[in-house]
Amino acid sequence: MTVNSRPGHDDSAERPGRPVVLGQNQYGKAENRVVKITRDGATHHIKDLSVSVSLSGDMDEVHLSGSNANVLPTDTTKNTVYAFAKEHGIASAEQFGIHLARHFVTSQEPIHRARIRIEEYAWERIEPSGHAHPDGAAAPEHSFVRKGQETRLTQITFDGTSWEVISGLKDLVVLNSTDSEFWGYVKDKYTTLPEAYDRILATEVSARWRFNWSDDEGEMPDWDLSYEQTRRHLLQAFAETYSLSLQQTLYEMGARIIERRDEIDEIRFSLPNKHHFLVDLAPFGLKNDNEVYYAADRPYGLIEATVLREGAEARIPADLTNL
Ligand SMILES: O=c1[nH]c(=O)c2[nH]c(=O)[nH]c2[nH]1
Repeated sequence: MTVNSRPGHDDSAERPGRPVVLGQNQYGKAENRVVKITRDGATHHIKDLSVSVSLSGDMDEVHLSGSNANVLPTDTTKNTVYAFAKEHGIASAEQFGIHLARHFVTSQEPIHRARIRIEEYAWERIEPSGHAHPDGAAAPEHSFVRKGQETRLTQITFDGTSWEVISGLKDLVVLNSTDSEFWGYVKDKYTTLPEAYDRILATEVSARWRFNWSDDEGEMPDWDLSYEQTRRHLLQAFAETYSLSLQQTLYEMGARIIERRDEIDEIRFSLPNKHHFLVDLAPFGLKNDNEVYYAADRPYGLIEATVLREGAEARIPADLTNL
């Protein structure tokens, strides 16, 4: 009688000595997205990892009879990743992986081998504009842009008379580790979201901006300089806006570009809200003082809007994927 068998479903007696053997096997939790913020006064440090745990050892029985007696749940391996981020910190991906692998193999007798794979996403600080702190105070260092180039985009349309140039970018990932709140919103009987007074704000910017140059008699913008400056204003507005919602941050990014770049009349953003949820470490006797986050990939809030120069016509399509 196997452990999981039910009356009437045990046909093992009819198949003694099955000509079948279990081959290599391993199990664990893949792609645990852990973000650790270390706060050194106003200067924050970020570690952003995707950690995959794979364990193997005496695991024949769970496959052959369904006995879980040797199985440390994959859910526990996930919790261990988050708890270790708090307890031991993340000095480097290698150090963190070594800690985890040693823990699983030395704490669980049936586990003989642990393979920890880690991808690390690198972040750079957003350079302050210098205008944000006229009193000379140091700019707070809690704003980051993910390393790795965004994709620059452009679309040119000419009907024989006039030109339309819409440029933009996608896949520009930014994060503020503080200066973001979200509260005071509508609550109905389905609302469970707790109000947030200090949260991470992160998004992957997709933006398109329309140039007001439409006539080749007129002086052409310096396209490369315009791109560089527009990107810079976008990043600095993200970094320097104390945000009460991603919608407000979006508007400030657009407004800064319309105000500072005369060649642009319209800009549209599509901003996925890349949610970072504080991990509940209380079950492990640990306090999570806004340090360890679970970076969720989906579902995500999606905030989209156009910001225009007063009097300009809105011509960028609502759905940027059509562009
Ligand atoms: O900045 C935000 N805007 C929202 O509209 C929203 N909705 C939500 O659940 N979280 C957030 N965050």
